[in-house]
Amino acid sequence: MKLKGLLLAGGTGSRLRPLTYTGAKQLIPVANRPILFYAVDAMVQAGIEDIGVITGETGEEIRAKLGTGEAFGCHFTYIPQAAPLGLAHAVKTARSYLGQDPFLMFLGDNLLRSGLKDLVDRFKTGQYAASILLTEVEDPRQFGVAVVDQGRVVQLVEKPAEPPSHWALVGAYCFSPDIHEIVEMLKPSKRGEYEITDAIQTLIDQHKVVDATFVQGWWKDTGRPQDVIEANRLMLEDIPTHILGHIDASSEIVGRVQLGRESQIQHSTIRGPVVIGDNVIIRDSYIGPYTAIGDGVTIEETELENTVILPESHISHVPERIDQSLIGRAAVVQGRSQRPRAVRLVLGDQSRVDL
Ligand SMILES: Cc1cn([C@H]2C[C@H](O)[C@@H](COP(=O)(O)OP(=O)(O)O[C@H]3O[C@H](CO)[C@@H](O)[C@H](O)[C@H]3O)O2)c(=O)[nH]c1=O
Repeated sequence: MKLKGLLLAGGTGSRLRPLTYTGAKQLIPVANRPILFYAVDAMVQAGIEDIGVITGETGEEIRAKLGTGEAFGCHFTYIPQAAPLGLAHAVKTARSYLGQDPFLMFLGDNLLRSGLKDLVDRFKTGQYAASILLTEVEDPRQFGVAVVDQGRVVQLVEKPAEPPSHWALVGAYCFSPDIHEIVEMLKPSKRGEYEITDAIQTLIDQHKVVDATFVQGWWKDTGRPQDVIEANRLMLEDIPTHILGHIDASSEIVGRVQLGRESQIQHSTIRGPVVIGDNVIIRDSYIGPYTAIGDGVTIEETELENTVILPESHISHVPERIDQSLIGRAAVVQGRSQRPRAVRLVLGDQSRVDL
């Protein structure tokens, strides 16, 4: 059995504003690589060769980054969705691309340590109408929630106020073509979206078999800034050391560090795991664990850790240590050594500063 892929890269990304005013949320980097690239890798590793990519307002940017698929070992077909009306609406939009083939749908802002191969292999060996991936979470109210009985899914609810279990739906689903007929008849939910969770519940109501696979290792939905910082931390746990740039004699490198081309470390301490892109300058600074610094960034007389910095930003003379922060593209954060030490800010809408 050969599955097609459906990768969801549309939506609005409202919980990641202001970063997502200028770019797609699925392209925010984790360990200096767009989140969406890890999703494609996971699909390809699970044996998927043809992937339909659902795009929204940021379609052009997504297409420019992903290309034809050749670089990933697959082939992309771009499918624009007129408005982000829900995951089931995305399936409906992809109807003619998917045809009568079974398919793996994956949400482009989800990261999974153990990949998608187990889910796909299990789906291929059984006679299932659908197969979903689940993980136990403390507070399941912001997810789809499943009740499982003897390996079969018996109930599914989207973002319930009173969850019937702790099993949350991870954004990965295998479907037989049975799903299309249901998606056609689906009514919007209370939040006004066509929910894939409701479509799968309809399969259950029709006595079709919905199988569950459980996540091994960590899973992250990167919908909120703190999720991106946490995903970055998890991803950096695995990086090997790789130094291409230049480190001067008065600098100290401890632990696993990656340093890109033409980058320079001067009179600084870098304590890994840390990943630093190309053309970065770090001077008289301390860069602590779980930090990812994008291409073209400059950091001077500043201490930071557990932080994600997007390309082309400039950070200098910040008096306090920057911690647990997410700094957008081409941002400027500048401290002042002379008095008066007033704080001057030019911040985008919905920015957040904790002093
Ligand atoms: C609504 C919609 C979303 N998308 C994309 C944007 C995101 O990359 C991805 C997920 O969209 P979100 O709106 O963030 O979905 P979210 O509220 O997190 O909930 C979904 O994902 C959760 C797991 O992350 C599941 O537990 C929920 O059952 C499922 O509904 O799909 C589209 O491409 N088109 C759409 O119409």
